[in-house]
Amino acid sequence: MNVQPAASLFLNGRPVEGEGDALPVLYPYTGEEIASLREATTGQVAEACKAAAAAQVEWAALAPVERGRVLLRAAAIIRERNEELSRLETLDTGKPIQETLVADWESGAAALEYFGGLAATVTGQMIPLGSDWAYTIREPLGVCAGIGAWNYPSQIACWKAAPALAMGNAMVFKPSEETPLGALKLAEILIEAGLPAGVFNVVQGRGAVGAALVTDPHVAKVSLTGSVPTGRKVYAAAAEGIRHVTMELGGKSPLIVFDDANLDDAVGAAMLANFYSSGQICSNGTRVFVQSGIREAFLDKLQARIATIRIGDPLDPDTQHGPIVSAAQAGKIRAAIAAGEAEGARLVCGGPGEGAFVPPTVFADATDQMALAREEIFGPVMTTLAFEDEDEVIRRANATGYGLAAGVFTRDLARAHRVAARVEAGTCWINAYNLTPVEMPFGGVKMSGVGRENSAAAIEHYSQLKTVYVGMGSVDAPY
Ligand SMILES: NC(=O)C1=CN([C@@H]2O[C@H](COP(=O)(O)OP(=O)(O)OC[C@H]3O[C@@H](n4cnc5c(N)ncnc54)[C@H](O)[C@@H]3O)[C@@H](O)[C@H]2O)C=CC1
Repeated sequence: MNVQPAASLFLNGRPVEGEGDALPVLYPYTGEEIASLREATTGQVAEACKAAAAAQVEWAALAPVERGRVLLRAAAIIRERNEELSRLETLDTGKPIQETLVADWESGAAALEYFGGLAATVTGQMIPLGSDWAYTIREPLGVCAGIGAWNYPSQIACWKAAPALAMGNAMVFKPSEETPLGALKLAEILIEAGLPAGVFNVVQGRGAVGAALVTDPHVAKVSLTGSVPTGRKVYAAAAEGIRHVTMELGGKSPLIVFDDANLDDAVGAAMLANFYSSGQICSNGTRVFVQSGIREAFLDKLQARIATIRIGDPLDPDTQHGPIVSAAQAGKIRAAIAAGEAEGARLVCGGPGEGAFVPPTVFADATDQMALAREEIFGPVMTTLAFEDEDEVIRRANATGYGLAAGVFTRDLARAHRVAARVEAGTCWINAYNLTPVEMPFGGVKMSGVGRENSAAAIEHYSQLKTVYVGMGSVDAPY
């Protein structure tokens, strides 16, 4: 299998070879090298930012409806090529093709459609001030840097590019070094859709390339999807230049199942919240609090359904659970599983697995103090915890530095809304989990991040307000 792109980078409207270190791309299922890329040098990062700054001026001068049209055309191209793009996404990430066909580029296309349509609706305010008045203009920020994680590489690129470009910004995007291929496709598609050269650029590389991008003098805003430790570094580096930031970071989200819940739905949601994409999802509900009355029934149903999960070749359309993105990541997940067993939690099913695979794994009889219940594992590992009542579970659910998401399953509507109001999370699902339609804001509180992606809220994070005061009378100076 060979999916070598025309070149490693995309600078100023065309593929350009990287001149930095080698960046091999491995297919997680086989470990085979499917493409061999090179990192960008610091000079190439600077070149990308310079090209973006130059292109941004003309792009911002277009009528918003014209910018929107380019994004809408790109969305249509993605939809036409969804099969081919999804196959590439599967090769890049190892995720099952039955997932990438519906969840990755599809979600990216939805973002391009949403922000393409929204572009022309963004207006300012008129503020009456007696005889004088003021008005506001929403202006682009300039050059935005996007830095992605490896779990949803193409979706992340689209979620960042769509609102940025809709508002008249240019972007330099650095995908994760684990999954560099999708962003290059997005760059090609945007050009085909009519985007002027230089408005969307792709650089490749590891953390040092990301660091060079964040501190480039042309960059006005940084949007990162990544872990909390990286977020801390990137936020600090961005602060040096008083740059705007969006931080989409990790989590250890609670999923609370009360004993009046529809048990089948709650079990299904807990599985989606822990095993989809082999558990490599930031908002996963990895602490599943189950009220004590239904604890055994919940675990029995869960085990029965996990036994039917089809694990294997990600390109086989029947496969439901694929490999972990890299051997290093699989090693970290195995270490977390071993630590859970050593801490005394009961392994209900799954375990370390072998090679690239970690099977769906469930722990029971865990306590809040165990690392299992405190640290983000970013793999298919569910920790179930028993609870007795609502106040107790809210207190325990909130006893974490993270605050990305939460879920509650109950048939009692008043309780559902009470819990949603009290959990410290950017998103709370009631009788659902992990659904992130583009119409809805998404992002974290506490250590899980700042800013919001998707929805009209994202517009504020890719623009700034200018206020214009209009004096209508003579100037009354006391001198
Ligand atoms: N909140 C959200 O929307 C999401 C959050 N995540 C989080 O991402 C993490 C997993 O992704 P990883 O790729 O392992 O994260 P990571 O933090 O290791 O890397 C993220 C990106 O930052 C870059 N980077 C690393 N050091 C940098 C530096 N000093 N300056 C600039 N860029 C730097 C990396 O090259 C990569 O592109 C998890 O913690 C997960 O929860 C993942 C998906 C969605």
